[in-house]
Amino acid sequence: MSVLGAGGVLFNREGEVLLLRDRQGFWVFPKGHVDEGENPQGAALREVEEETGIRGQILGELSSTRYTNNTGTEREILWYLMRGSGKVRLEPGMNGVGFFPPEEARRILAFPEDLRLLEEALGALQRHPG
Ligand SMILES: Nc1ncnc2c1ncn2[C@@H]1O[C@H](COP(=O)(O)OP(=O)(O)OP(=O)(O)OP(=O)(O)OP(=O)(O)OP(=O)(O)OC[C@H]2O[C@@H](n3cnc4c(N)ncnc43)[C@H](O)[C@@H]2O)[C@@H](O)[C@H]1O
Ligand SMILES: [Mg+2]
Repeated sequence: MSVLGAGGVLFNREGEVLLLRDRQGFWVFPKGHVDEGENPQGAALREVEEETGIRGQILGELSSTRYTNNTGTEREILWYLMRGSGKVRLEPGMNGVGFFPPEEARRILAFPEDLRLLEEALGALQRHPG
């Protein structure tokens, strides 16, 4: 049994992607647990805003990722392609947040699943001009 989460790969108008540096110092996409009675899209938008201050808009669905986290819990995360803008806000406990050009995101993202997800999201973004 894996613990479900939802999150966003969010781009601004400049084509930069929103990343979060978590408690362990890993650069990841913002995400969190899906609460009981909450739909995954709503959870993804809520978590992105809580963790980064950015209010997103969902453009489409991406592939999910699966991994075992640092405490041994199996996770399945549902991801959404998002657009959004504004000033980022660092959530207490997190180590960084910001918009990054794709080239830099490729260098700093910590996990292979997330690198694959970035490439998928960049491809999908091309189908959403403007
Ligand atoms: N692709 C990958 N492959 C391999 N490993 C990966 C990976 N991605 C990540 N990892 C590894 O997996 C790790 C991430 O695991 P997690 O992906 O399962 O994500 P978590 O943060 O657990 O949850 P969330 O899905 O984001 O949900 P939500 O945002 O709703 O968070 P919530 O639980 O509601 O509340 P909270 O307050 O934020 O609590 C979240 C956790 O933090 C503690 N915690 C809370 N306050 C703390 C504090 N002051 N000081 C210290 N610790 C504190 C708490 O005890 C609790 O365990 C990475 O670091 C990598 O090592
Ligand atoms: Mg989280």
